[in-house]
Amino acid sequence: MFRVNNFDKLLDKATSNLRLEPDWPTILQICDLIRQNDCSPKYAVAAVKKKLYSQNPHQAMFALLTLESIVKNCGSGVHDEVASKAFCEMLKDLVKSTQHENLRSKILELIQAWAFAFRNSPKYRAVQDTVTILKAESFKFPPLKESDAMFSADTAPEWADGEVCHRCRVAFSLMVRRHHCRACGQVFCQQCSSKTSTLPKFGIEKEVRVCDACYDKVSRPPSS
Ligand SMILES: O=P(O)(O)O[C@@H]1[C@H](O)[C@H](OP(=O)(O)O)[C@@H](O)[C@H](O)[C@H]1O
Ligand SMILES: [Zn+2]
Ligand SMILES: [Zn+2]
Repeated sequence: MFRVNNFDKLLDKATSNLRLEPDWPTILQICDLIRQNDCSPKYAVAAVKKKLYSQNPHQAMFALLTLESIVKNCGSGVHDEVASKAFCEMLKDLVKSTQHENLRSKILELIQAWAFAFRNSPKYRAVQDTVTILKAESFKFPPLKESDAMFSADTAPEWADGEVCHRCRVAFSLMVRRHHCRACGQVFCQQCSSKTSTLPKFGIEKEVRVCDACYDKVSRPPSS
């Protein structure tokens, strides 16, 4: 649980109401924790959501900026959370209930950017539906900056399910434990995923478990 507390500490720091300016280094550290699977997207989004309700408008705004960054940098695990019906409903209610015009316009900006970014993903249509509803209720959206809807594509793949090792096909059991390769997301036995590597392309700076095939790929000298 230490790692999760580490996340909580960073989030408290990034949303401290003692600050007047955003703490971008801490916000980026929060993104790294999620990208490295040190904190689950579900836990992270739920924790940021709580800060959106702070009575202190600075704290709520810093939470929105943190939310914006993790959506941009942490990939589909976070998108699944923020594009859920419940989360969109929560944002719609906040747009209607907040007393602070800057919070309202920041939320409208985010929902609009996400709707554009997810425009080809039917499973995220709750975001577009929310834009449609708020427009029908005469909320004014800021001009869309397409750059706001550019999300980093280079995040580690989601972990696959599987009852057998993706490489040697051995069946998992109490004795044959299941593991995941952080580079390809596939499921492996210990023998086929006994090596570790950093994965800088995914923003993973620490050694994480990778399968033999991915190990060969990432440790091959760049010349070949
Ligand atoms: O050991 P378990 O209780 O079975 O849990 C497994 C470990 O958490 C593995 O982590 P690892 O890949 O870092 O080993 C993970 O990849 C598996 O999906 C989990 O089932
Ligand atoms: Zn295997
Ligand atoms: Zn792999």
